[in-house]
Amino acid sequence: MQMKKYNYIIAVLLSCQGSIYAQSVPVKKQETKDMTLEMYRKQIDSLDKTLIEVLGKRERVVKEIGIYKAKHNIPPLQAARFQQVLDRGIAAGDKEGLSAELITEVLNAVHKESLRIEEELKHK
Ligand SMILES: O=C(O)C(=O)C[C@]1(C(=O)O)C=C[C@@H](O)C=C1
Repeated sequence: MQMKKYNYIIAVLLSCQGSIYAQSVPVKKQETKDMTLEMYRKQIDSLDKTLIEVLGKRERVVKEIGIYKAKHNIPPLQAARFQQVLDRGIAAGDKEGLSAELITEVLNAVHKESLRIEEELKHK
């Protein structure tokens, strides 16, 4: 009889532990997951900031080129030079594991903006 009573108490204790465990584990897992995601997103935010700062620096150089070209009657579009920019970009991207398609799309977008800026400066 005494043994049965202890068995019952042990069984109750184990089931309580089980339920605490069952409740706390998913919450902990979720918290860890959120913290990991948060950490990765902080890295992304910081890298995006760097990316935008670099784009800003590039654009400021393009403006200087645009002023120089306007002054010396040099056309904004320099196809051979842009091809060189593309080729170098694709090679550098390849070393970073980036596809030629991505680099081409990004640099074409950047180049389009360069031409818009330089054309605007030409007609000022
Ligand atoms: O190298 C130049 O002449 C630039 O004006 C820069 C730039 C560029 O954005 O990379 C822009 C326009 C030209 O077609 C080629 C290159």
